Amino acid sequence: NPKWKRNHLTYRILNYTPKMRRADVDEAVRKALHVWSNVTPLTFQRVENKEADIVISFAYRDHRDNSPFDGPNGQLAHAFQPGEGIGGDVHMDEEEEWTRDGRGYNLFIVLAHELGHSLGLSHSNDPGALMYPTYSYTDPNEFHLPQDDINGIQAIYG
Ligand SMILES: CC(C)C[C@H](C(=O)NO)C(=O)N[C@@H](CC(N)=O)C(=O)NCc1cccc(N)c1
Ligand SMILES: [Zn+2]
Repeated sequence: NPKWKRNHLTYRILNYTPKMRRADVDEAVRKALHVWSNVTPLTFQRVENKEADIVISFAYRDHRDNSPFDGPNGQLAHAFQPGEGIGGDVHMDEEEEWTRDGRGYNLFIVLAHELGHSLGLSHSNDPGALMYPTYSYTDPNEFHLPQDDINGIQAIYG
């Protein structure tokens, strides 16, 4: 698995979904990054209007990366493994019902999963893992990173 060669990484929120308040999107991103910085030596700094290692955006159908989105449900988002350019970037399907609660798809949970990919994790076959291929809701206030995911990320970043 490729990994970031630096522990201090930057991130940028390129655009916002109209389905949520900006502050709630910012908070979901911050919380999702904390899930991973809590168990690794990684730190994340937000930058605006300039290059960043991890660029988070909401995209619609064909968005020029050869992986067009498919409308509501199905593919919810995708992320690129660590690397230059598009490496580490996270694309969220704008046609999903993004929420801060249990309705539709919880933005925090999906972001946390995608950021696992951005840091170098693949899918897990542990049904309780955050990196399991399919979504399941957990109240963000009660979310704790499952051991399988901790083992996975610490195998890469120690
Ligand atoms: C082949 C991949 C591009 C599928 C894509 C994915 O895994 N993105 O990371 C995806 O959106 N998978 C859906 C499942 C599906 N219908 O294909 C998903 O729920 N992934 C996000 C997710 C979110 C939170 C937790 C978990 N376990 C999974
Ligand atoms: Zn995934």
